[in-house]
Amino acid sequence: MNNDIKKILIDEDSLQAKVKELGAKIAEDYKGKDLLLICVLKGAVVFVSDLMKRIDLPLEIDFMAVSSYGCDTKSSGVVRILKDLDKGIEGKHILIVEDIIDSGLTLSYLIENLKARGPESVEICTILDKPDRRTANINIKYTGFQVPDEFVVGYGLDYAEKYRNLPYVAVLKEEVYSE
Ligand SMILES: O=P(O)(O)OC[C@H]1O[C@H](OP(=O)(O)OP(=O)(O)O)[C@H](O)[C@@H]1O
Ligand SMILES: Nc1nc2[nH]cnc2c(=O)[nH]1
Repeated sequence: MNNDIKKILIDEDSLQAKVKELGAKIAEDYKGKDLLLICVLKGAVVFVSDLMKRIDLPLEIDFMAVSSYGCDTKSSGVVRILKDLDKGIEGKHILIVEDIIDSGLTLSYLIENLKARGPESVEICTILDKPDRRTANINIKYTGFQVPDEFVVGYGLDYAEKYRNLPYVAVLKEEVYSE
């Protein structure tokens, strides 16, 4: 185990089993539909690359990168698009893939933005859900695990851009934050 880790919340086997289960459910629900996975960079990269292999359907994938205006985002929900989709999404069934939903502000902005582009449907799939801190009302179609109100890293999630490559979801030791 990485030396900076205090405890593992979700181990690798549990993550992989859940991804397999979610992939099978998505394949069932979207059979015969034109499915486009939209991965929100950077955190969702690890999840989406595992998930897409478990969805036994023809599908496409695209990426968006978003960021806040200054330090206000967490309260205002104002989001800036740093990288937009490569193509239009008219008529497509969109599944937004996220690593974690916390306040829900990032997603509530993204959903409205994407709906305005004329897709057939827009739904959400997240591997982690932190419901205690939700301020925006979000309807999540597929959830992997609920996590407590603690800062988590691993399986794509970072602290200061590190720990994204850990194969499990974990909490860091307190001293790591003061280094
Ligand atoms: O529900 P919210 O409170 O809006 O928070 C969730 C967002 O925060 C994280 O992204 P982050 O801004 O850390 O970027 P990253 O994915 O590049 O690490 C996560 O990937 C979500 O996109
Ligand atoms: N790395 C990380 N990013 C987040 N963004 C929102 N909540 C979290 C969290 O618990 N960990």
